[in-house]
Amino acid sequence: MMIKLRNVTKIYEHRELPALKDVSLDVQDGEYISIMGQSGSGKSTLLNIIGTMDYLTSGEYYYNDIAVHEMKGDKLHEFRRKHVGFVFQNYALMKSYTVFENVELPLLAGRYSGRERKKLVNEMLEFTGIRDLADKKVTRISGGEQQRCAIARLMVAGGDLILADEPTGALDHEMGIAIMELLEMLNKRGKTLIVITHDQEIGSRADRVIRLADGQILEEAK
Ligand SMILES: Nc1ncnc2c1ncn2[C@@H]1O[C@H](COP(=O)(O)OP(=O)(O)OP(=O)(O)O)[C@@H](O)[C@H]1O
Repeated sequence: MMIKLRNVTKIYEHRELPALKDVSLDVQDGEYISIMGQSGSGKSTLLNIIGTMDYLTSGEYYYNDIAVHEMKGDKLHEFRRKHVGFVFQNYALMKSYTVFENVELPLLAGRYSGRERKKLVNEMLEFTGIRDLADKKVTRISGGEQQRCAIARLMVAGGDLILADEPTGALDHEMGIAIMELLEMLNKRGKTLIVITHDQEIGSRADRVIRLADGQILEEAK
């Protein structure tokens, strides 16, 4: 089992009601899951805890049997760097950088030569279909292209888990489907994919749909 959450509760400071209440969830290696539910139901909180962007208040979180809920500081940072790739609605790219420079970023910390970096980045730009935009500033390309750039960047970083929070939220329907197809290709290649969406059609593309209501898993479909 890749992800194992047991009785996870999250209570934000100065909040009375928990954002997540006693949530238990198993995710297998290579699964494709969508998380749906009304605004405020706890979707982002759940994703952020899985991605270790946030701490749980109580409960347990195991990742390949490693107790993530016991990790802190550098270890947590290392865990996130090694395993997790995030995709956000607003792309979260470096605005003053080119497409190439954005995708190259995760490699700068490693021991790659300039030539190796160039090869890897170009491969990913090819895969995501934006090779010809390599030298453009990301502010000069469309939303769909920016999301492709963000996906190329997470591929370069090389984690085994992709967490996407409304990745199509700022895109028109057609562009959104194209982005989902790209993420699904990565899932087919073995990466575990968890996607938050408000869009029923997009949500139902996943192998499993998890519905949240008031911080609890209401039902699982498929
Ligand atoms: N940093 C925070 N501090 C305090 N309360 C928070 C924080 N983040 C989220 N919350 C609260 O926790 C609850 C769950 O929020 P969360 O963002 O996880 O919901 P969501 O389902 O992702 O909503 P949306 O669809 O609007 O993004 C909400 O009541 C929200 O106001």
